[in-house]
Amino acid sequence: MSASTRLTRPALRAQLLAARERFAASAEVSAATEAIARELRQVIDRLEPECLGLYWAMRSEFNAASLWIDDKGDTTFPLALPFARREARQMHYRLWDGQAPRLKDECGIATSDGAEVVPDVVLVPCVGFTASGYRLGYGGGYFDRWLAAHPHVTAVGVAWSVGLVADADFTPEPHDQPLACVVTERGVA
Ligand SMILES: Nc1nc2c(c(=O)[nH]1)N(C=O)[C@@H](CNc1ccc(C(=O)N[C@@H](CCC(=O)O)C(=O)O)cc1)CN2
Ligand SMILES: Nc1ncnc2c1ncn2[C@@H]1O[C@H](COP(=O)(O)OP(=O)(O)OP(=O)(O)O)[C@@H](O)[C@H]1O
Repeated sequence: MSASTRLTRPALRAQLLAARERFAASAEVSAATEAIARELRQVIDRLEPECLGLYWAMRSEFNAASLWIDDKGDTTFPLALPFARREARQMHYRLWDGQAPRLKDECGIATSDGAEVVPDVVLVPCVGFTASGYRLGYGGGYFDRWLAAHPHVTAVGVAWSVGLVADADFTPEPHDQPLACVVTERGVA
């Protein structure tokens, strides 16, 4: 796509969300779920987090927290889930014991009632991503704000490969926080 036909962020977001819904409803998603889980485990093993920030899926995201739910004690580091506040458009992480969440945050996403923590590695769900690690989310700016306030945290994007956007089709803005890498069912980009 040439610069003159580049989509606005809302239009690109809508297009990517539609493609993701189609992918999640396709026969491919089951093998892709196994593959992304395998890739993510490898990346996390290599990063050796002291505390890992996950997320509970909304819409057709891969559910990163499902990898650790009812973890049978192999995980040596604490886990945490985001708690998003709607009005302030801010989020923080809360320790999570790996049990099925009973609480929802102000955005209606399953979360934890544990103590507030700052993970050193976080998994960041993407609606879209570029090869250079820029991310498009739902447009709330929650992760950008949290990452700007915690610049030493390693941010690992998580997306289905249908979320890949050519660098030429995405103009990063000053507030966009680049990810260390993006994990998809096709590997690590
Ligand atoms: N799983 C997950 N958790 C996350 C994010 C994310 O992208 N994925 N966020 C990344 O920023 C923050 C929350 N961002 C949100 C952005 C938009 C809406 C939203 O549009 N909500 C709709 C209802 C959604 C639905 O139920 O399908 C609404 O309020 O009308 C919700 C949360 C923090 N937690
Ligand atoms: N560090 C920040 N401080 C203040 N506002 C910010 C910051 N980062 C992002 N924003 C604001 O948040 C809004 C949404 O940004 P953007 O479109 O990049 O969201 P997104 O990354 O898609 O959303 P999300 O992280 O919630 O999935 C923008 O209007 C932007 O100005």
